Amino acid sequence: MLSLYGTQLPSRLLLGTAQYPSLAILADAVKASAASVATVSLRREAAGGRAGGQFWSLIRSLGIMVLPNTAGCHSVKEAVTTARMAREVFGTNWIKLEIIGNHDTLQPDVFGLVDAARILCEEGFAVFPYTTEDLIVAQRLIEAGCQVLMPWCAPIGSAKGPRNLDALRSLRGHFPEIPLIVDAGLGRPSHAAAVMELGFDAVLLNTAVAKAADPTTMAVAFAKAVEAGREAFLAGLLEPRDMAVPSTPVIGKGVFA
Ligand SMILES: CC(=O)[C@@H](O)[C@H](O)COP(=O)(O)O
Repeated sequence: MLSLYGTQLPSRLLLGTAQYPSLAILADAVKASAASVATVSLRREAAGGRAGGQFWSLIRSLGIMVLPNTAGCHSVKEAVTTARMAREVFGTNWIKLEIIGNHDTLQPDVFGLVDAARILCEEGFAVFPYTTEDLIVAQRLIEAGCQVLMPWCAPIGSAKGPRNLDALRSLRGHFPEIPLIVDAGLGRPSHAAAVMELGFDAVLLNTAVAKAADPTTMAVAFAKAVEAGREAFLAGLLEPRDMAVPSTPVIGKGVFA
């Protein structure tokens, strides 16, 4: 079971809820994949009118954990304000903290991220920080009170997959007790399996499912890949070796003469 801030979750797949062709397809994808958590944007809900209300009613009907996010925020003040509003609107102290530092790469502003995390943790929020693979930033986020880290593996929506597996492996090695969730940049189920094989605890993705030709089937494929990667990690992967090693015994060479 995945444990996040004391909540036990059966699935290690977390899904974003943006960009789907329709609310019905979003619902199908979440149900079929049995994802444990769905991230939601306050801006979407606060869009007001029927659309916002329909979206929120649908999410509630799915009966999964809701993780509001501060998507689109570019400053500490904006993110903290959004988080406080999200707690009121969605009735949860969980918050996915995103502070975008660069328009082109959508890279997190890790300096503002640490400051905002400290403020929100002090206010009792369970903070899920969208960060990079930087070790020092990870340490500062933990010192600020974060009990989960969510490093990107590539830019949001790029579908490039893990660009720096060594850095992710290093995060895993330095913080063995902290739940690590890869968030952003996953493009295919094999990417999810690869990071789960490193020992990551879960993945969060949106674009690769929402923009697939068949989002529901893609969501199921990701769920299977996440499970396969986790099982492989637990089974103890054979590490690559430089030299050939015979897979069948060669003792007592066959006599063919
Ligand atoms: C940080 C952020 O917003 C991500 O959670 C994003 O929603 C998912 O990234 P992908 O769309 O690349 O999966």
